[in-house]
Amino acid sequence: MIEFKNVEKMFTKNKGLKNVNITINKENIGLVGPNGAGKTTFIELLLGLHLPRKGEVIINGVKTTDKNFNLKSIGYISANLNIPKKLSVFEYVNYIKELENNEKFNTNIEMFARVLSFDLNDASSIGSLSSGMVQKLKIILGISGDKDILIFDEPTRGLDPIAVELFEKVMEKLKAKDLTIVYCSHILDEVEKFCELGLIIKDNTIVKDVNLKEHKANLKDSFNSYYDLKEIGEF
Ligand SMILES: Nc1ncnc2c1ncn2[C@@H]1O[C@H](COP(=O)(O)OP(=O)(O)OP(=O)(O)O)[C@@H](O)[C@H]1O
Repeated sequence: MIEFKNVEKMFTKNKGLKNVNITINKENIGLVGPNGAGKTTFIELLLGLHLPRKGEVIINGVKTTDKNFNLKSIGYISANLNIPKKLSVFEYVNYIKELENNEKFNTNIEMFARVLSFDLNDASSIGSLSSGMVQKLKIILGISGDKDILIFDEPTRGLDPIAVELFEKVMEKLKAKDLTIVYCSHILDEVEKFCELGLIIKDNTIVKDVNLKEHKANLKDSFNSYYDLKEIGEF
């Protein structure tokens, strides 16, 4: 369970996140919003990578400021290359396997690697992989094992169309499980497909939640209504 209680983390007067109150429990929540709105900040707060200046973030009953807070129950597919570029795929995969120390994780990564045509024994350095291959690696490692919270930050960025289709099939299966999923993407179709609730973040806070169970088209309409559209002039 993810709880944000009156959370504020502003980097400057106008940048960051504030006034966030939400509880997410065994639901699939989509995070959408314009560039710079505060979506990644939301994710980094729930991972404890940022600590709130005000309020508290509580994950499965433990505050992110607590010394007992750990990320074991959370699978995270980040939007950025936050993995060591110099390690080979093989070295990195084995490093993560040791950290996870979990048989289910080991069998899951083999299976997802087969599905996504990814070689876990590749001796190439991670820095030499294409961005799509890095993305596949992050997905395989992020969703495997016994996580009860999964965080996706623009997971399909750089994936080829077949990999996107396969990823969508995996998401459908994850959706059927008893998990808490936070899915952040600029691709509203994905959010509509995978999530029950869409949160629109704008100007550093959640401005609207949109029920996606029945009225899927709501998300695009709501998103547009919060966007300050400008005419393209002559050029
Ligand atoms: N460590 C930081 N120091 C200073 N400002 C930051 C920091 N991290 C984020 N910001 C600022 O906070 C605001 C929110 O950033 P965030 O990355 O959460 O946006 P986002 O909604 O994920 O955007 P995008 O869709 O472009 O990825 C931005 O204006 C960003 O420049």
